[in-house]
Amino acid sequence: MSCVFYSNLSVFSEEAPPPPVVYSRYTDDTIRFLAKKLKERTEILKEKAIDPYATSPEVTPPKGSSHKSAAPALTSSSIQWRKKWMSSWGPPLILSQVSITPKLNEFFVFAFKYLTDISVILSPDRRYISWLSFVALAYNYNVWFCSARLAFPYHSETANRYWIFLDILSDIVNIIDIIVWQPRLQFVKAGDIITDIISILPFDLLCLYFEFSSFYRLNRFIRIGSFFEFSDRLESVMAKAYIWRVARTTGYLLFMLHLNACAYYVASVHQGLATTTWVYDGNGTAYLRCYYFAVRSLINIGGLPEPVTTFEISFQMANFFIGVFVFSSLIGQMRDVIGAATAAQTYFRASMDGCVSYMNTYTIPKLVQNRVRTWYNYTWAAQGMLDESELLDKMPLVMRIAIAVDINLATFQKIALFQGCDQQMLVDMLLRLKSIIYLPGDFVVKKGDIGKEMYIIKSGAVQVVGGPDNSIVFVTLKAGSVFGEISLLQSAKDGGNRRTANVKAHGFANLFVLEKKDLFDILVHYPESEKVLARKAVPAKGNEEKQKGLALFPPKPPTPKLLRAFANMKKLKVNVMWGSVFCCRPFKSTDG
Ligand SMILES: Nc1nc2c(ncn2[C@@H]2O[C@@H]3COP(=O)(O)O[C@H]3[C@H]2O)c(=O)[nH]1
Repeated sequence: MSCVFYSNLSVFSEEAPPPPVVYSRYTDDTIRFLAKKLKERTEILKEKAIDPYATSPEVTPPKGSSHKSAAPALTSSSIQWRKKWMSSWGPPLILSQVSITPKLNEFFVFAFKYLTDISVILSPDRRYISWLSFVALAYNYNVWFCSARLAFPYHSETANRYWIFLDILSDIVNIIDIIVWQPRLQFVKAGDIITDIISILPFDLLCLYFEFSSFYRLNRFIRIGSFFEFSDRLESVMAKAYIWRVARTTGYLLFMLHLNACAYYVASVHQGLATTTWVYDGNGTAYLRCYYFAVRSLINIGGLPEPVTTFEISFQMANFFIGVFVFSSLIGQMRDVIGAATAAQTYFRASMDGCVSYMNTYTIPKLVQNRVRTWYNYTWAAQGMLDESELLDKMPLVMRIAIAVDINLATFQKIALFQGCDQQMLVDMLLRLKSIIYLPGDFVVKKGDIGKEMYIIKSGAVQVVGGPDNSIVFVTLKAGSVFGEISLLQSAKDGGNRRTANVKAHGFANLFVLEKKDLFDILVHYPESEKVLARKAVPAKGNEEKQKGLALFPPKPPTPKLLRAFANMKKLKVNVMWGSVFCCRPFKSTDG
């Protein structure tokens, strides 16, 4: 069939356009579509001829001198290639076999592309999870109802019609899943689909020769993997995954009870209904009564009728053992799930309690104690954890980058000094930042201290203060501003590495801290960005020697006259009020 395609379509290249008279619009459109795809494919082949590995990752490049061909690697490019192949050849090959209207054609092309899109199952895609919910439903239908139908007398002339309908429905879901989704899943997991195929073999057809029974459907239970697949994927997309975990564990508990109810009914029938006080007496709704027995028996509630025969005693003993082991482990699992959901809060409480008891042991003044408590409470309320870095540390670098970029890159890009710098340098910086919270009035840096880190304000504000009792506010810096860089970049020789002013938190201030060592480590790798930063810095004339360490920072705009007058009045030798915190130069102030 495909040969016919090649030979027929070769005439419709760009050099030989189709005749101007169109006899059938649909045929014309279809042929044009195929010609376009052929052209695209030729392009791919051409590319492949030039660079076989770049264009067709299905062929793994040889490692070293070895020329062995390896198994297809699942790289993003291989997925791309596969998708391309599918979209180029899949629909035409299928559509060539059948005659359909253009609308249907479009639908099939869309459906084919959608159904063969591997990316749907690679990512935590909600469409796939929605589909899996049907598969999980079908699976649950089979395990719950097949077992119930096997134990209880639920088959009758009238009921069987409904059972057959539901059975077929669940089978259709499974078949679609196995034909459409599983191959892609197996491709990704490099597995096989034998077990899945066994699970849908229609042993039910034996009912045509034997009695109608759900026994022939027991192979459907094999599809338990699809239920777990659904469960895992759902868990991965839920914001509060523990809700699903609790529901799932509860489901396991209920299912164990269900199985026990079925077993109890079978045991009762085996003994003879109402023959002893222990067996089910045949009154009321059989399932409900047996389930009630199972609950009391497995959860060891007690008050059960005493088993009489050896069979009953053995059965009841097995029930108690199962109850002890299975239920204790399931209940333990439930406790773990709830414990995990509140682990962060427990950790926070334990940490705060430990700190408070430590402060009490050393009779720390109440004022300090209160500040520590406030810090704990605010940090918990602001970020839901005490140390963000603890969480991120466990992640692979690529994930940390993704998170850091998402949260902070936009803020960084707005900082005047970094504009025009290598984006990668900013990302490197983001990765080394540590988040810290200061309480209102806390001193972030003290004048005269050695500067070992610089700060970027994430949220809140800080004030550069001086004068008697630090009562003069020189400038208030808000989110996105940077401070503490002067002493960081000055040389230690002439004491330039000392803080030039006091900076205190104005309200709660959430800051990023970048250590001196980290900053210089980063700049070593980005000479171009260093140059960009250096270009921004125009050292004040005749002050070059002094400026050595601060080559990165541009000069400060002149202090407004009014302020200068104010400073002189106060006999303060300060350079105040920068236009922006980075538009500054170092100075030795004597304020305060
Ligand atoms: N000395 C001084 N520092 C300021 C001023 N405005 C902001 N700052 C910041 O306050 C910081 C105090 O510590 P650093 O000397 O390391 O760096 C200083 C600057 O980043 C100002 O007007 N004068």
